[in-house]
Amino acid sequence: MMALLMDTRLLMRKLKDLRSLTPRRNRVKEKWAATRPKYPPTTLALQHFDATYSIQLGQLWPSVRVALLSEKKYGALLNNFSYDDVLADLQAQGSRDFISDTDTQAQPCLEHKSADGVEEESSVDAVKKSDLSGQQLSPLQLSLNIKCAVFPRGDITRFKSARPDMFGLLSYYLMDAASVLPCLALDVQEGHSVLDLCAAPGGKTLALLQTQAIRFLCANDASVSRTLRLRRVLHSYVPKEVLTAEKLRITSFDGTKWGEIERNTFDRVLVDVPCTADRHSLMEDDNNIFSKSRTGERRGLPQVQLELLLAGIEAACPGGEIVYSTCTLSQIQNLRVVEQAICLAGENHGIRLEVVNLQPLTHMFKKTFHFAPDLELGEMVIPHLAANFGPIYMCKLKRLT
Ligand SMILES: C[S@@+](CC[C@H](N)C(=O)[O-])C[C@H]1O[C@@H](n2cnc3c(N)ncnc32)[C@H](O)[C@@H]1O
Repeated sequence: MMALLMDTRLLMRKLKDLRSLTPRRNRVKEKWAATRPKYPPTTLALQHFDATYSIQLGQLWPSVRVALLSEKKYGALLNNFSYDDVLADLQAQGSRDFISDTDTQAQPCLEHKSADGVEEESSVDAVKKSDLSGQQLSPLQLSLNIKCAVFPRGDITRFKSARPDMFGLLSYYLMDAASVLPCLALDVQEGHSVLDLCAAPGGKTLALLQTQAIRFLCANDASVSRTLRLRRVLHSYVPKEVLTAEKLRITSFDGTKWGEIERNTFDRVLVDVPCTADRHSLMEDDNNIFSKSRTGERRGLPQVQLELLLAGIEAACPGGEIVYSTCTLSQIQNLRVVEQAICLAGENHGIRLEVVNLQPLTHMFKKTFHFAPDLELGEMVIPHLAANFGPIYMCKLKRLT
């Protein structure tokens, strides 16, 4: 019995010695496990969305929730600057360009919700009361230079990574296909000057450049590191001749201050704001806006979004058009921001705006995306298991003064 006790003690001491020799990385792992938050940001995001979207979306929420928690679907934005024409290859794999392959019954133009004759009313009331004027914008001809391949509904095949052509340019860029819609809604015309206020990492900038119609493009992003990513993306897809200082300016300014730098200038302005990025927030704990340390930043988002949209409105020229977009379902970050911006642009800057009806666009692409029904302002792609794109919200405004 005594011998057995001695053996056990010896064994315990040996184990203790062994533990002190354990490689450092294992000890770090133990510490990591002990300090792991009880509620990781992805869990907090899901709790928040369950509480808010179950009310906002009602019966739609359970199916949107399942889609958001499932693997997202990509589109391949074709690079017109690449020597390799890969559309035929992608079609042979079963995908199709959703932009040229639209619903043939759809109207090919956008309509304006006119706010004429109601100057003395608050601009939001005016916009809400207004009827469709039937006034027609030009057809989305130049936007048709933008091509984006997607696999059919229910087909979750993944695209392979793009390969460089003989000049080192990549033939397509993988992105959420619904992200192309705000670029189409912007309806860039030949010779336009365009401001992309929150441009990095550059998917939408690249889509806009595919029109090959822009006279001058200014791509801005407040984050220096993300602006570097934007530069890298552009250099991987666009020839040097297009990236000259006369045609393209890349900046890293705080977009909320843009009105102090440049007003009444651009024909088109894209305001693709930072938001709760719902899909990312549910999937990735890293860099998640729902982490406890970023609560203040998250709560401040609607104010930043409002300031960015107001700056974008000021940067547009009278007659110019602005598209506001997000990748969240949140009404507070979408509809409410646009409503307030319309009010404040009128009250503080004397700028009258009208909301452009994007329904014709949603009709064109209803084969590819699920759109939220009956939104008061703007349009929204909602995730669906059979077409797992989005969420993408977009609202288009036209400056009248
Ligand atoms: C949704 S992302 C833009 C995505 C981009 N448009 C694209 O398609 O690749 C929002 C961007 O806004 C930038 N941002 C945040 N605050 C900003 C500000 N005050 N001014 C300008 N950009 C800002 C972020 O760095 C982020 O890159």
